[in-house]
Amino acid sequence: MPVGGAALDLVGVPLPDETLSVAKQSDAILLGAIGGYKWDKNEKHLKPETGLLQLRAGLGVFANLRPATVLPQLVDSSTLKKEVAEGVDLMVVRELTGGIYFGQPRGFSTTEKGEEIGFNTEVYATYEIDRIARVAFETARKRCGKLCSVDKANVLEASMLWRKRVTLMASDYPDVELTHMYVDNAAMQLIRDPKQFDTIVTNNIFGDILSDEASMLTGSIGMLPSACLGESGPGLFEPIHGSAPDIAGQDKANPLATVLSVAMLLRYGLQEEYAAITIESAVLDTLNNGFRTGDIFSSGKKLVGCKEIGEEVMKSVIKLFRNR
Ligand SMILES: NC(=O)C1=CN([C@@H]2O[C@H](COP(=O)(O)OP(=O)(O)OC[C@H]3O[C@@H](n4cnc5c(N)ncnc54)[C@H](O)[C@@H]3O)[C@@H](O)[C@H]2O)C=CC1
Ligand SMILES: CC(C)CC(=O)C(=O)O
Ligand SMILES: [Mg+2]
Repeated sequence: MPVGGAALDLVGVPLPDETLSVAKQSDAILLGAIGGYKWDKNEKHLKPETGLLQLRAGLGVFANLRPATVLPQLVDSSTLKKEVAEGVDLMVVRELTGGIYFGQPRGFSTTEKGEEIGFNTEVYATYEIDRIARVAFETARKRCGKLCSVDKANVLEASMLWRKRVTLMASDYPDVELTHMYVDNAAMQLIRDPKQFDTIVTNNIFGDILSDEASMLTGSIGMLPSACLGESGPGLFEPIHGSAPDIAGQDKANPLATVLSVAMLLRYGLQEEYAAITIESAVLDTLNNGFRTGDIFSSGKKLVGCKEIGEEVMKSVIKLFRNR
């Protein structure tokens, strides 16, 4: 179903009603990244990005799970020193349908002096914080039991409420060790000592930024999948990267973030754990066999394009299914 630029070109809106309605009736949704130069100057309501935000809101997928795992095969692809990147395995739990990307009021205006202003509002209600905090505590409980809540509670009222509600919920999870960190420090700590983190919970904008940052620990943003989940209804599964317009049409893009999003779709959306593991194993197989797109290339490996690495993953999937 078309969304973003494709939908704008076809029917003039970034999220056609039919796309949302088919998505709602589906068991799970796989989303290709949206956006591109062609639509960058469109008015806000006619931007591809608006279509994506409408889709997330329309599906009520408030919890965005963004795992960042440094695979042993890719330690040398990280821009960080081996001893810093090796063994990193963290999960960013990002609030996805609230905060400054959705808050009212927002818009453009002019001051009394005739100067243009643009404004947005960071706003969170307790129910929005509570539901994402619960997902984060449950996630941390199933992982290493460590949860770091990232906010800017030294400055922002919305963050002060965030910290208060997350702290309150900690009493329901005595087995989870809760810490708090300001986002500026978190951005620094992610590069200084990323292994101190297990599960991070944070708001929409901080999660957007920190997960792109975390992706570079793993070698490339082209490796990171995500799951967007709601209380009920289908989940939306997407790579964390955008449409990479700077390399579009050149067969250079790394498809593994999307392939791994399919694995998350199978695991969280369709409860098909075996199929999810098979896809993840096929990705590891492909990397073990030395295939690399340019973004994760290191010396001694085989440089291939998007299409070829995809075919290698497919071959491994077929082999793994045959041998089961
Ligand atoms: N969820 C989504 O659909 C998202 C869409 N966007 C949209 O994407 C467009 C481009 O935004 P950017 O800020 O440039 O972010 P981007 O994530 O598309 O690209 C950032 C950089 O990472 C590289 N990159 C991204 N994915 C890659 C992959 N799979 N393999 C290899 N390299 C990859 C790109 O070539 C670029 O240099 C914009 O229109 C933006 O609004 C941005 C982020 C998320
Ligand atoms: C394109 C934006 C709507 C969002 C974004 O950058 C993201 O979700 O990673
Ligand atoms: Mg982003």
